[in-house]
Amino acid sequence: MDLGIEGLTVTVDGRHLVQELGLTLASGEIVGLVGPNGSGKSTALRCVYRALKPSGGVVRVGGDDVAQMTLRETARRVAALTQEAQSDFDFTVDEVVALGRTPFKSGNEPLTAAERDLCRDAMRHTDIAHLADRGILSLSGGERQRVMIARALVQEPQVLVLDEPTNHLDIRHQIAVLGRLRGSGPTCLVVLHDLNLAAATCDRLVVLSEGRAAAVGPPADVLTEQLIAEVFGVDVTVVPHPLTGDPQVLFTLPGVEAAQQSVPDTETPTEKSE
Ligand SMILES: Nc1ncnc2c1ncn2[C@@H]1O[C@H](COP(=O)(O)OP(=O)(O)OP(=O)(O)O)[C@@H](O)[C@H]1O
Repeated sequence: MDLGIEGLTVTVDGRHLVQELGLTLASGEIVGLVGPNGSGKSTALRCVYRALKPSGGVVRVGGDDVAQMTLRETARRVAALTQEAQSDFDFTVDEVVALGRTPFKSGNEPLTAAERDLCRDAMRHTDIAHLADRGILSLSGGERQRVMIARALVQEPQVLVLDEPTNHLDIRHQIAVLGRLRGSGPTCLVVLHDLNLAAATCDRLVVLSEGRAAAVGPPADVLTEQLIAEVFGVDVTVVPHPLTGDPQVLFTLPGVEAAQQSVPDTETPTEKSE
């Protein structure tokens, strides 16, 4: 299902947090939102999953304006992994994942056998099956993040919006979660801070700068040394990934000089000792 963002503007106290953002995601496309802290990424995403009403513009899911839909109708199409979705109640992991089915249930209607299978599959894919009976509040940050991802997956969304899904995840789980996004089917709009992960995952990237799209396009077109210097204010080296060709952003810490090329020592240990 396609996702359309037209002229999205969020203004708070006269300050434009997002300004005239326009973007169309084709069905199944994965688009990454990247940009410096405070550039408006989460604010734009919040308008898509309706935690925030924009000051201007329209968000369309499958051609329908979300502002004209009930929240339940939206939740049947759009699932969100948000920064703020943390529970105050110590539900079990099983219960939290099952909450993903809420938009499809009425009252206390129990899960069907197919829905229980769906939950089990999502828990297996996110490597949390062994945590099923644990209270959510007792989990580590990465474990809890994976529970929230499983909950979004069992919603079987046609559009998935994810705000920093790799937050707290170790490299194995980062790769597993983003790899699953690539093979899973829903249209995805995902905020990522790690530009290399964004390049590996996304069909296109949108670079936000002060609420505006500074660049939009395939990662190899967008992630240039010049653009990263302009938008993020850092000097980096961009090289193609040796296997995939995706752009990889390399950096050095301030004050660290490039390594001197070492002069090969032609003497053998035997020669040295003689
Ligand atoms: N309700 C609000 N009232 C005033 N300012 C806000 C509000 N919500 C967000 N902002 C400001 O809007 C700007 C954009 O915030 P947003 O969270 O969208 O940035 P972001 O690009 O997601 O940043 P980060 O990379 O740090 O997560 C920030 O300067 C933030 O302080």
